[in-house]
Amino acid sequence: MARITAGVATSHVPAIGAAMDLKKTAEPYWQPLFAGYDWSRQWIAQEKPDVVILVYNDHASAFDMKIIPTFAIGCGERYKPADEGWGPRPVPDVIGEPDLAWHIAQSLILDEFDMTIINEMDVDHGLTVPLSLMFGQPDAWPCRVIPVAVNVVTYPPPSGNRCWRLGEAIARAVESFPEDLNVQIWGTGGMSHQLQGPRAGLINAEWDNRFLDLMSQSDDGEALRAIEHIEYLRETGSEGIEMVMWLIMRGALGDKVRPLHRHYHVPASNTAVGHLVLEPMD
Ligand SMILES: O=C(O)c1ccc(O)c(O)c1
Repeated sequence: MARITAGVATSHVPAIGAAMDLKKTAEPYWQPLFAGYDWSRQWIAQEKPDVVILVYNDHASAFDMKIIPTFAIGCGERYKPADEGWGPRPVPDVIGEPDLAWHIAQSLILDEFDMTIINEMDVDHGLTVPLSLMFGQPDAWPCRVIPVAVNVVTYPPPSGNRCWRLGEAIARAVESFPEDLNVQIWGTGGMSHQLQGPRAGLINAEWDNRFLDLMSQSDDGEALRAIEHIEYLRETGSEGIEMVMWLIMRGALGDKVRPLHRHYHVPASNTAVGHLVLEPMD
């Protein structure tokens, strides 16, 4: 039986990928940010997940104003790094897991989550930067990846409660897959940041840390699920809404979690970086 063994949350700032690709990680600006991932890299080298369900948002690379899926799942064999304007990142292709992905798609749709099924797409920094943070710079990514793309770019994004419930449904889908697979689920994006307008550069460390506290708590997530879009926008900036994607990961872990690692660092480009590693306890 496949099982979800851990959840990871991490920001996915594009400049982090550039810092790694351009070998700047030891520079004083970047060193403290990357130091917070040392523990996680050692941990994941021991955990060796077979598959990561990677919840992220596309930034007008695979989708644009012509097509805006609220929730999409990648069922393809392979995904190439997207060209976001400076050429594709020099990272390995991402290898998919079609059998499990199609099983999850079927289970979710029958469970009344209307997923868009993607067989071909390129993946941008939203997906590749978390892989780089967790695995460094290998010749090939050491696990297969099922991309789950969420619209948090164009209003209206899904509610936090809907995201939590999608996470629960993903957990049910994984548990009903007969193959013995070690599956992790990652929620990416955030934390507080705003990239444009008069409030560009906004960071709210107090709010972010309360969110990290709530994410690490064992309960039914009521406080997290009740956070409305307007609160994310007001307190964490226009791009802080990406944090609803963390709730998909947290919902998939069940009520009881053991926090294994936590990191918070400001700034990375315009963004407050948050990172959690959680283990389900049920
Ligand atoms: O801080 C930044 O520069 C930045 C830019 C683009 C993003 O998608 C993001 O999450 C952060």
